[in-house]
Amino acid sequence: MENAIEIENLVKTYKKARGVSGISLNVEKGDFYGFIGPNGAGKSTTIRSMLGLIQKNSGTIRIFNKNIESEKVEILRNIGYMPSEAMFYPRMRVSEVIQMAANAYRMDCSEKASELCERLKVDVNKRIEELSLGNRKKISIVCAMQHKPDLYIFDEPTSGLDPLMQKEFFSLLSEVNKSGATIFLSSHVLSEIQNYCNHAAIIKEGKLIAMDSVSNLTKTNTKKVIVKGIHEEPSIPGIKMLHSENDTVHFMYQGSIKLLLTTLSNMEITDVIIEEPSLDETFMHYYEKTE
Ligand SMILES: Nc1ncnc2c1ncn2[C@@H]1O[C@H](COP(=O)(O)OP(=O)(O)OP(=O)(O)O)[C@@H](O)[C@H]1O
Repeated sequence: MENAIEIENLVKTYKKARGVSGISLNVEKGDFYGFIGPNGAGKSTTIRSMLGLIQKNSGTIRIFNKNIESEKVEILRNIGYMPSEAMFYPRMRVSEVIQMAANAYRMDCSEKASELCERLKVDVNKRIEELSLGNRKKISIVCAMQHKPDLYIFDEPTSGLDPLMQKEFFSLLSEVNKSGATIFLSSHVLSEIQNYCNHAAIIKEGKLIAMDSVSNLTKTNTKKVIVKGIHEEPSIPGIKMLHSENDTVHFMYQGSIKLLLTTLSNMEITDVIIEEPSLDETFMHYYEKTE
């Protein structure tokens, strides 16, 4: 399978701050790829480097087998990018902003733009300054999608969108993905990654800490255990205490279930619940693992 994105050993430092240090990842054509990480991890830095919007220190970035430095214009023509902040000239009307974005591609995008505005309920006659954050985000979506590119790069697209619009947005993405487009999406919303992405990379403090299919990433062999009737966790390896209240102890457990049950059966317990961790708890495991 050919790759849409190839990043090799990307390093970007800002004057005083670490940006990213040694990111390498490939995204196959047609994939729906998630990019997750805590605040300041380096998601936007990676994305801006991919688009040539900031100057990297070292490393190579190829999009559809073209080099971002030498073939930037051709690459950008085939990308729909939605930045994390939706900023436009405040006095312009929505229709003018959308037309200006289409002009940059030297394309007549009017048909697709109208369809997107209808589905996202965008009022094209309003001025930017009259719009809420969510409504400005919707204009960013239209600008990123109206020229029907082969690669869509979205940096935290859903913050500020109401649940109905989030659903419509992901329907739009699923449709273009089904017809062959590649999607690269950074997000803090783990359920979005689980529901829509095939693969994902997790970034922390400028470095990738995991990269796999989403189904593998969410399979951690860790159980969440709640035990009643005791005040302290059983003393066996693989336990990470969460909290205890009154006579109930909550902990995460990674190890032999038989050993856990044998140990608990020798304690004065009154009840036990063993469940799959939530999505947040599963990903927290990655964020904490490297500490
Ligand atoms: N223009 C800049 N000047 C100086 N430091 C910067 C700049 N942009 C980003 N950084 C630093 O680079 C690191 C990575 O930031 P980046 O914005 O890429 O993270 P992020 O994962 O997108 O975060 P968030 O989820 O909060 O948007 C942070 O330590 C940040 O402070």
